[in-house]
Amino acid sequence: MTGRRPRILFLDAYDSFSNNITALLTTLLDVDVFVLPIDSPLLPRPTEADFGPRLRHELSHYAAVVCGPGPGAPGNDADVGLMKHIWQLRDADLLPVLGICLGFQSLVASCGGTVRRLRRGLHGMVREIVHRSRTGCCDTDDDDDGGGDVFHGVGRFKATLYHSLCGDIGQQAVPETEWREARWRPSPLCPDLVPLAWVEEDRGDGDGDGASSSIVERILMGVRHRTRPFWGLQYHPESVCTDKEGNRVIVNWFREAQQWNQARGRVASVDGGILARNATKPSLLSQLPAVVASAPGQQAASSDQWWESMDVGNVYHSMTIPLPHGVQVPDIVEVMGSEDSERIILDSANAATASARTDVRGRYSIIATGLENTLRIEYHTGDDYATLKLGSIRGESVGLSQQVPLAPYGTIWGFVASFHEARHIETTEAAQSPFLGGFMGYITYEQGLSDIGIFPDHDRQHHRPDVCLAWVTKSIAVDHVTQMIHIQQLVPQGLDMDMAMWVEKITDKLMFSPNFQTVFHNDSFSPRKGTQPLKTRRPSRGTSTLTPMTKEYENKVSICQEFIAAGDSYELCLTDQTKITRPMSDLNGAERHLSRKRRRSSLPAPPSSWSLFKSLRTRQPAPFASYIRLGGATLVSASPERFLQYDDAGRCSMRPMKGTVRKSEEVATLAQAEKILHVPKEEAENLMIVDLVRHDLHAICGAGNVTVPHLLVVEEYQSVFTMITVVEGQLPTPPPHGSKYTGLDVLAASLPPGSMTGAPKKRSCEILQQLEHGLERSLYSGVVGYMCATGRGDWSVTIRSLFRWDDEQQVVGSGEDGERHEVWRIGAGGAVTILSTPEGEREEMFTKLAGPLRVFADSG
Ligand SMILES: C=C(O[C@@H]1C=C(C(=O)O)C=C[C@H]1O)C(=O)O
Ligand SMILES: NC(=O)CC[C@H](N)C(=O)O
Repeated sequence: MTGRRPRILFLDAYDSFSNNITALLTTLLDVDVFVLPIDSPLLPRPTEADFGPRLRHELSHYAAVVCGPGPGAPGNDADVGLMKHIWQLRDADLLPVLGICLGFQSLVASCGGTVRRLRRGLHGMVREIVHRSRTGCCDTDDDDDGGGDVFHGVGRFKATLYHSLCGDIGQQAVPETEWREARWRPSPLCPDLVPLAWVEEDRGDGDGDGASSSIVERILMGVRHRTRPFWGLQYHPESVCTDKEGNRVIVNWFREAQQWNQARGRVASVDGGILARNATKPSLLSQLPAVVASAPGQQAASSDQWWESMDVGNVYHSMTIPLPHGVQVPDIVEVMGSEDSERIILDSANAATASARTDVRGRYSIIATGLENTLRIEYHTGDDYATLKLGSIRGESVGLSQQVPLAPYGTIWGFVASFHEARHIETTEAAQSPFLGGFMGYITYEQGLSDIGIFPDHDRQHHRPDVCLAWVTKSIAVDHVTQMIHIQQLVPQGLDMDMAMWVEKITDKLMFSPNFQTVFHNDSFSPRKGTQPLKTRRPSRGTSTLTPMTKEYENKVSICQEFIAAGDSYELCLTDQTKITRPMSDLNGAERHLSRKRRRSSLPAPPSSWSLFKSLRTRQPAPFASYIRLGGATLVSASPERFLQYDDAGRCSMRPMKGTVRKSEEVATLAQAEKILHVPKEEAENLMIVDLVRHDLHAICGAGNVTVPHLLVVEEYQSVFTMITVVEGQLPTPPPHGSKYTGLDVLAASLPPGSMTGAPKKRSCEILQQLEHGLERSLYSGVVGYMCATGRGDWSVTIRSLFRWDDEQQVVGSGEDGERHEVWRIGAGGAVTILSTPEGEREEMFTKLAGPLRVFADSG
């Protein structure tokens, strides 16, 4: 086996930090890491006769095994799966193993220790790891066994903890006077485990049992087995906040592991296939069969699908005009066409008010209208087909719709990636906009759930799109920094310029519109009415609002904390919905006629969704505001949170946001907010999501390609201060003949947004689904954004927003007087940790709800 890098098998217990560990092992140890889920269906079930031989055969290929962290407890077989069988290997089949967190606890449990709840869980908490080589105490007589001290020569370091449970080997019963010596000796309860490291947590606040005197909880942080090549660490060596000095423990461990193998003449087998997969995911494009993945244009020739050749081989055409002072994004939209049309406006609504301190406060706004005429992909989660739709071709209404089977593409994401790749264009020097044309649209939370293997347990009772992406070829990009408007179109190469007439037409339309005229010809232009602060009025008549029940929400916070204390989650982003019903506002055709008749006798039409948007963007100018009418949905959003941005060089950036404080007289300045937010509770909340996002990015970008350039920075928004972190990744460059990765790979691998789920993602989402009674979050907690044909993309998390589905209506009143009402929903919530208080979380949820809710009270 000379020349080949050693292999390590990582047993994945569905943690949201697993990929950070595999990346750490890969970069530190010069090894290849392979991943096998603890419940891999590729192995027989443990009760089946060939389970043992097949597991041993798999293990024979590796130099060592790492049993990873995860939700749940070692006592629950389903939570640890294969790990349990590793500790039970016969001597002849042994190989070196490192258990981390849950894996560590599983080792302790297998050696006779108990695993109990901590007095209070420590999640995202950074603590000094007290280990033997720092105390100079090496007086034990246990150096004669098969293990070694992995802390040897390691200096002081702090590490991040993510655990609710702890390994108990009887440490709490040791009298204080004996502790200094005894802490490094195996305990009578667990004679095979040599303790190597501790955290001594001062519980002097009496938490956990109401005691008032100072109590120090002794938390076991590292062990080695006396006779078997097993080691374990309770802390998380891979966390961004674990000091680099801690890396030496991992290096020591692998050196010990290899020495153990050498001493026993154990050589990892090179023959036979292995069941585990690579630590990084293959690219979406690499998984497509050749016929699907063929070069743009080729597939069109061999197929009669009408959409396959559409918008393929386009070139970019644009005109640029100055953005007149005082003209706002809605003004531009209003010049472009009727309110009825389907449209997406990604609005850097805070551009005018952005503070200099932050780096992404909306530079660009992107506008696309008339989307009923463009090519579109719609997908309802769980279907085995996507629907391709087209309203019209060159102004001729065609109303095409076709179901495309997804089997050749694997998943909807494979299809979206291949569709995009066929329409890829190179960035041009002339293009000064981040988006030249390409996908714009939304993805629901439920699509994200299905991407991580969580499916609804009931009939969804609708067939709305969960992925709705318009292929936009005509758009406007506003650059708020250069104060320029780019009117842009993707047109078929070599075609007569008639096709590009849209650009000229819209440019003229804008230049000669009254708004622009005033501005172009009158220097003393001042912002018009719409930009003045709005006075709050009572909601228009006929509007009813159902907000979450205070007590019920507080109870749910407590239930979340119970799940956390039991080890099932480290943080849960609990949310609830407010439902607003009011007479129909945005109507078309027959609906409008009917409703007008009815309204003549009753109420004036309430403000349209467009008015709601204008009101919200004025009240809460946010960098990722949006207005969307597409695929039966209407979304009005003032999101402050970027989910994922990527450029055409494969640089990806995510900005998880966690830790929010409302502006008030007491908290009015950034300095005051920093004081409140730079506390362990808030920092831990953010850190957990940062490590989770690193894991999501590592899945695609791979070891060594993920960094955290800004950690825990407090930013100022209109009504709140929030802490953000920037996590960056670089997409791998493909091998000479391999398929490339694109931003879509990262998008598909990272939904639903970790800041809306908590960690570990999968178990947390399952718990939340239960607590939120299976109510769909829908657009809320999903994402909205674009992916340009050049490969750049920008997606925000859908929060601080209201949405409505055309098919969700309620009849109010009965008989002749019955009136159809539209239903708006506002989701709001926050991250619950073990340090949360029910009242605090309830207050946070209502704070986030207040902004979007207020627009219903604004004038129309
Ligand atoms: C859940 C919401 O927001 C999320 C939770 C945050 C928090 O807990 O501090 C901050 C931003 C969002 O990621 C919401 O706005 O409804
Ligand atoms: N990170 C982990 O592996 C946590 C292990 C276990 N679920 C606990 O909470 O203690």
